[in-house]
Formats: sequence, C-alpha cells, structure tokens
Amino acid sequence: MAASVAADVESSLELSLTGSGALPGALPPARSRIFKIIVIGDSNVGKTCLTYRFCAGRFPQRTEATIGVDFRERAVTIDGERIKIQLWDTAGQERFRKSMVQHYYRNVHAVVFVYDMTNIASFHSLPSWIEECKQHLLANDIPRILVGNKCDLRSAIQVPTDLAQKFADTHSMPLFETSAKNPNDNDHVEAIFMTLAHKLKSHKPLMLSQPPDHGEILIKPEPKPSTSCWC
Ligand SMILES: Nc1nc2c(ncn2[C@@H]2O[C@H](COP(=O)(O)OP(=O)(O)OP(=O)(O)O)[C@@H](O)[C@H]2O)c(=O)[nH]1
Ligand SMILES: [Mg+2]
Repeated sequence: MAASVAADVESSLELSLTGSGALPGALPPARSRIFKIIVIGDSNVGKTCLTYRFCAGRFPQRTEATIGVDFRERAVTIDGERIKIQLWDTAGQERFRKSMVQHYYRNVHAVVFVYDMTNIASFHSLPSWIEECKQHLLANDIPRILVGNKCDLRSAIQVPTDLAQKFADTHSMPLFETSAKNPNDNDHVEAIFMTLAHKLKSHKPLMLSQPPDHGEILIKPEPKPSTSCWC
C-alpha cells in the first residue's frame, strides 16, 4: 500500500507500515518528545475513524479495513511543551495484522482498547486483545484506556455502560464512551487522547523522540475520565 495524501490543520502526519515500500525522509524532527499510542480492537469498531478524528479534526468520509498499520501524528502543546502524539491505528483483521504485530508493541507508551458499543462481539473480544498485550510483555505501568465507540447510534447499543464499566474496573482502566462521528456525544475524542497525553507527560518526564520503526514506512501526508483510576 503506497499512498500520498497531504493533510493538516495544526501539525499532523499520516504514515503507513504495510510490509513493502521505501522510506522517504519525512520523519519527525529529532529530539522532540513523542508518545507512541497503539489503538487496538476488532475490525470495524472505528479505530481508524477515532484516530483520524483526533489527528485531522473530522470524521473521514470513508474508510477501508486497515492493512498493517497506519500512523497518525499530531503535535500538541502541554504545559508549554510541544509533544507529538503518534497514534498507531492497527488492523483489526487478523490476516492484515499478523506480520506487523511485533512492530505495534515495540516501545509503546500507551494502549487504547476500542470496542463498538453496537456490537457485543467486539466487547467480548476485549480479553483476547488484553491477552495479546500480555503476550508481548507490555509493562504493567503502561497506561491503558478502554473506549466504547459509536455512542451516537443510540437505538442500536448492545453494550450497556454498567457492563463496560465493570470490565474496565476489573482491568484497572478508565472507560470512555464516545463517537468518532458525532463529537458532541458523550466523551469527546479530543479530550480522551489529550487526557492520555497529559498522563504520559507526567509519567514520562525523560522520554525523547523515536521515529517509527524503520524499514518499510510509506508516507501518506495528509474527558472526561470515567470513574476508574489510571494506574
Ligand atoms: N455511526 C458511527 N459510525 C462509525 C463511528 N466510527 C466509525 N464508524 C463507522 O464504522 C465503520 C468502521 O470504521 P473504521 O474506523 O474503518 O474501523 P476500524 O476499527 O479501523 O476497522 P479495521 O481497520 O478493519 O480494523 C465505518 O463504516 C465507519 O464510518 C462512529 O463513531 N459512529
Ligand atoms: Mg482501520
């Protein structure tokens, strides 16, 4: 997959890592702090739309199943410091992710688990996503959050909030219910990722930037916290 789309309002960048292609020179500037956040969950839950909403500021007109991983990056300023939030939008379909999984988990700073509030199966898959993290030896102190997406589809909700909250509490994660499509619904996507970035900033004072794993990168130019605690 090779594509090239310029984007951006503030400062955002989109890259793809798919397994073939060359490495152009447009990597983030050296030595700015960068937080690598992976977004995982079943196919079709809205990972691409959520990351796009945060980095491009809008809902994408259309999406296709992610192949490998797409990077979306946005520069933000927190307490006067410029930080890059790099979202790794992973493929939910097993056949599109198996060759990439080791890249996802390398040097990861936070994990966002996503399920679709209108699809109970995507909620029931969460333990297997948590298990995948365990298998890749993710450190216990890495912040994790749980995001129920598509809350705008009120009449189709299959995952009640109290059930999701119980699961989140069991796994010591904050729960957010949101909509990538309608930012006025419940928790705002912007606030969710910014809250996570604040959390990372306060916990990772010495972290310096690292570009995404080299090798096969293609350029595509382009809260409220719930009841549980972060740690
Ligand atoms: N109503 C509604 N639809 C959404 C929302 N988020 C995503 N969608 C739709 O859900 C479908 C899947 O969205 P994607 O973001 O491509 O899903 P994904 O999790 O990235 O899927 P994979 O790349 O296959 O893992 C698309 O048709 C989106 O338009 C939302 O918040 N509300
Ligand atoms: Mg996707």
